[in-house]
Amino acid sequence: MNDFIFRDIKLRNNCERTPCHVIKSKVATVKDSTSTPPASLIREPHKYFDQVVITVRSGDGGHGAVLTMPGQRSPSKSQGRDDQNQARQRSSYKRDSDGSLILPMGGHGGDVIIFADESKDSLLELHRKSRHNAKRGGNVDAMGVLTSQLRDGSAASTLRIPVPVGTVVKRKRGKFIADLAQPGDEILVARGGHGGISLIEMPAHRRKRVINLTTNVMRDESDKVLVLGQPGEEVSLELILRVVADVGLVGLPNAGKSTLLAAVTHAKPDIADYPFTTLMPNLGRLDGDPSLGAMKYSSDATLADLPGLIEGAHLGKGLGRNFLRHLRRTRLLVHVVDAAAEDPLNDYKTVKEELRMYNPSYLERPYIVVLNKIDLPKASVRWPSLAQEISIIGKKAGHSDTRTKAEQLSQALEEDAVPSSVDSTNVDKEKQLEDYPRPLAVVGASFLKRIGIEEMLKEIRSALNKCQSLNDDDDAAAA
Ligand SMILES: Nc1nc2c(ncn2[C@@H]2O[C@H](COP(=O)(O)OP(=O)(O)OP(=O)(O)O)[C@@H](O)[C@H]2O)c(=O)[nH]1
Ligand SMILES: [Mg+2]
Repeated sequence: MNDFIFRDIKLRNNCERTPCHVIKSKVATVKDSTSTPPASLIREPHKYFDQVVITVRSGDGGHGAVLTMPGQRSPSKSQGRDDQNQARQRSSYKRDSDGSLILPMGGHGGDVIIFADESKDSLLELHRKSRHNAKRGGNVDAMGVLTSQLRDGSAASTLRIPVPVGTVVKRKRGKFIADLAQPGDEILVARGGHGGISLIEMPAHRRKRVINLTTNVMRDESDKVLVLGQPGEEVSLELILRVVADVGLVGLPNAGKSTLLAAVTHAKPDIADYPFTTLMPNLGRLDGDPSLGAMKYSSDATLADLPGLIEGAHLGKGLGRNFLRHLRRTRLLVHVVDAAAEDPLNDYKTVKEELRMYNPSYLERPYIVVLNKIDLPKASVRWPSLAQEISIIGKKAGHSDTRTKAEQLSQALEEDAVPSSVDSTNVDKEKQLEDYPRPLAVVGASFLKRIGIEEMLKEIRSALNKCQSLNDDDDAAAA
């Protein structure tokens, strides 16, 4: 049996970890799976695009090796060229300033990082491939060379998984890990295993201390010493997408939300005269107002066109209410009402009530109402009085209330509270719509005929600027 010493041998941890935000590693892209996606995924992508459970595994650390001391005969007594090679290799072990040998360690296993990628707009791809394994680190061979050094470097490359901006990462049925709300945000979700140490086998006459075999130094069945790398970690994660947008468009199906988005941005959403044309949120970028000059050009904003909401959505009718989570990050809501419909006032109240049932704080968020389709005779006659009626429903918006709720909302997001729990337990349940703020403005428009669009944009921008100055006040107070 061989004995080993590690006095005088300094093990260089060749893979000390840097904090996750400064990890600079070779990018290993996630390969597209060629497997056929489940039929339900193809039929009903809107049920899957914003939520997925994946399993990731970081790479195992590579194994160290049992090496012979420079100048010693190899225990295998190998002859000829092999012998010469080994002697050359052994004599090349580096020494530290105090003369200790620096031995190679097994390579680190690859880490797994999830990052927010602007080019991704849904989590559907991850349903097709739900398991992601990073590579293992290289082993140290009998000559003290890391097997992967020739090709990839000592540590295995980091596996980077792209997700849409706005993805919340949680442990499966567990705690919140990260909110990847900005492009480029990233989180290390599984750390690769450390490489195994290497040992020097000493000749019998120089044995000084027999080491205890530690967890990663073991013997196999044939009594051979193994210096194992640490295993990687395996974690199951739940990814939840919450669209990042400044303005959320809400309304009944067919009200004209997608037509609005197409009229004011470059987005090309599906538009049709049947309900639930929109199944997943569409995003569009609203340019800033050039008339305000360069300094104010920052009033550009992202608009999210959501699927239509119907009465009973909170009970699962229509598309249900799950997509309402995509309003969470918006600063402003735009209620789109079909002014030519049978009972537009009731339609408006229905949508507000469904929002309240989902999350009462949505009703405290600043909002404007757009009465659409005023090109149609029925609407053109009634919209001014309708606007008057809607504009006085509720109390005048108070910023302090809004902020309190906004804080609650961000707290809920941090803790990843499910909004329905706010809904069902909150005393607000008894509140009537009248207890919530009035709209900041009510305008008439026809998105199809491009009537009233400028006025609507003026109101949207002015509302956004108000939200912005509110945030600035907050920042100043905090500083
Ligand atoms: N006359 C008239 N028709 C309009 C106007 N705006 C939209 N429409 C029509 O109303 C229908 C529904 O428009 P969409 O934009 O798809 O409505 P939506 O609110 O996105 O509907 P969902 O996606 O089902 O929720 C389409 O046939 C549009 O052409 C308008 O200003 N005037
Ligand atoms: Mg639509």
